Amino acid sequence: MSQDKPLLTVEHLTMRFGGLVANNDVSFVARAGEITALIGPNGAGKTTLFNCVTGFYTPTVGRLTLRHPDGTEHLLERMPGYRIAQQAGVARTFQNIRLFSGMSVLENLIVAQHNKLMRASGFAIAGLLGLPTYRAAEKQALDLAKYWLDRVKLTDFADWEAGNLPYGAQRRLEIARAMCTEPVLLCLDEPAAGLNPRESADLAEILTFIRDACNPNGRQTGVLLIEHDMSVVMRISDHVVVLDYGRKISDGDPEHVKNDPAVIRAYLGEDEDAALPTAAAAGSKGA
Ligand SMILES: Nc1ncnc2c1ncn2[C@@H]1O[C@H](COP(=O)(O)OP(=O)(O)OP(=O)(O)O)[C@@H](O)[C@H]1O
Repeated sequence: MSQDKPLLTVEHLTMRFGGLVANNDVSFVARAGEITALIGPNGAGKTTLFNCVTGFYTPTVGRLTLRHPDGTEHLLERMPGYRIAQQAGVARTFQNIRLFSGMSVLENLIVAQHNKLMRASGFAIAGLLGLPTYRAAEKQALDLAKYWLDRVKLTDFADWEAGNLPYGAQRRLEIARAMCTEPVLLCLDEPAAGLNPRESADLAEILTFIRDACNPNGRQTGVLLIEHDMSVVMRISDHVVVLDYGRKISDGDPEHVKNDPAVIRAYLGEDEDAALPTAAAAGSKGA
């Protein structure tokens, strides 16, 4: 169930790289308890926008406000990336998988909770002394890791080296790892890339679970999703924002966006009779 005030408000975001305008005056909102998809042909500016939200880039112009359920507001464009992750509660995954491939699956989920454990250990002292506060935090971290292992169907692989998992399982582990940071906003950059239809269906199920049921701590998570696979986008998104050449060209529910002539033109050129999903899945004009 979404709340009245948006979780993320993007206002007049512009990101320039020299003369190239990757995002051009983009505004939209994303809500908690909803999946907001960001789509558009290759080079439309989707990843650049993610990089602004997660602090990898500082926008040239614009405001990015993340509002927590308790009303606290974080102005992301003014925060460094590590504070966006730790304090604002934004987690992300990348187009190319970035797991700790030499660690076990379970260890990947424990390491994701490093900050929480360090705080509980009084930055090592309580941990070294084995104090109850630290032991309790350690158990909580393990419980959370097991919870998400179960949700992404990787419990039987807990001891495997992450790098040895099949590709689809690595994608699911990345999402579990991000969820172990208990984010309010989860940003996923092409999570269905390279997945077969069965794995895409599993992914869709995980993402709708994250949207609907949220964390064991009771906090709802909003999902911001970049995805070229239109079968996934149209099936699970509550809200779709379309970019083309850095500008927002459409914004609404999947049905609205699918039938928007501006979107059809952006993906297909002038042939508005062709169906969006097939061509959009290729991710680019003329692809
Ligand atoms: N660091 C950078 N320096 C210069 N140009 C960049 C930089 N990052 C992105 N761009 C350019 O900005 C534009 C938007 O790129 P971006 O990666 O955001 O698009 P995208 O919609 O995510 O594309 P794709 O679907 O292919 O991942 C492109 O023209 C790209 O070349």
